[in-house]
Amino acid sequence: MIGNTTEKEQTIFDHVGNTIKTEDREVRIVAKYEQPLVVVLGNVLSDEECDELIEQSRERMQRSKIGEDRSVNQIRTSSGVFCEESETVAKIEKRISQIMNIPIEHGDGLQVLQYTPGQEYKPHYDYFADTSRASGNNRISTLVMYLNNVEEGGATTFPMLNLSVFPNKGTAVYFEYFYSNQELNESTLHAGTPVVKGEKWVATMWMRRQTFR
Ligand SMILES: O=C(O)CCC(=O)C(=O)O
Ligand SMILES: [Fe+2]
Repeated sequence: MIGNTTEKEQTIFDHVGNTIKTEDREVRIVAKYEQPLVVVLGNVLSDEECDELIEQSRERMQRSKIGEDRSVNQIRTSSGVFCEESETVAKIEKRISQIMNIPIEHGDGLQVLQYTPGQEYKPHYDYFADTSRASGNNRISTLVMYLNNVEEGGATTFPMLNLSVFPNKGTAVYFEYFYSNQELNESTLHAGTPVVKGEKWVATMWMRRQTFR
């Protein structure tokens, strides 16, 4: 366990056992790292939903911009786009809200990222630094959903936990960083490692402490 505390901190994610019964789908809990909480989930999206998210996003893709100044940055070399509202997106967002146990109004919106060979997302935190304006309503949890099977590379890694999650179509990795122990929040450092062969597509939902939209 990371951190000095022996007592386990409260988590946002409150599901027990091996399944999450959402309104329209039974999501599988495949693996858990307890503190900080990292959960690998199966059966989050259907193949059709994955394909639709990719197709909707492909055309609108542009070189991704990160950070508050929206500048092109070498930390993330993938391309990204926020999904436009649609029946499918609304259905998926409702499911995500039930998995993450946070109202969808706290979400940044569903962002789709595309990585081609050589592209990556270097180690980073999903929350903003205390000094940034965005930290006023900071992020507290993340769900990264894998929209395709990657031929080689592209794992999501947590370097401080020595943990790797491999992309599998329709599965996801969840983690949260709303701990009072800042050391635990910092141990959610993660990366999208370079794609070696094939493409990698993910859809990410970040949740905020308060209503965001
Ligand atoms: O692509 C990945 O595996 C990680 C994506 C990620 O860290 C993010 O979207 O915040
Ligand atoms: Fe991230």
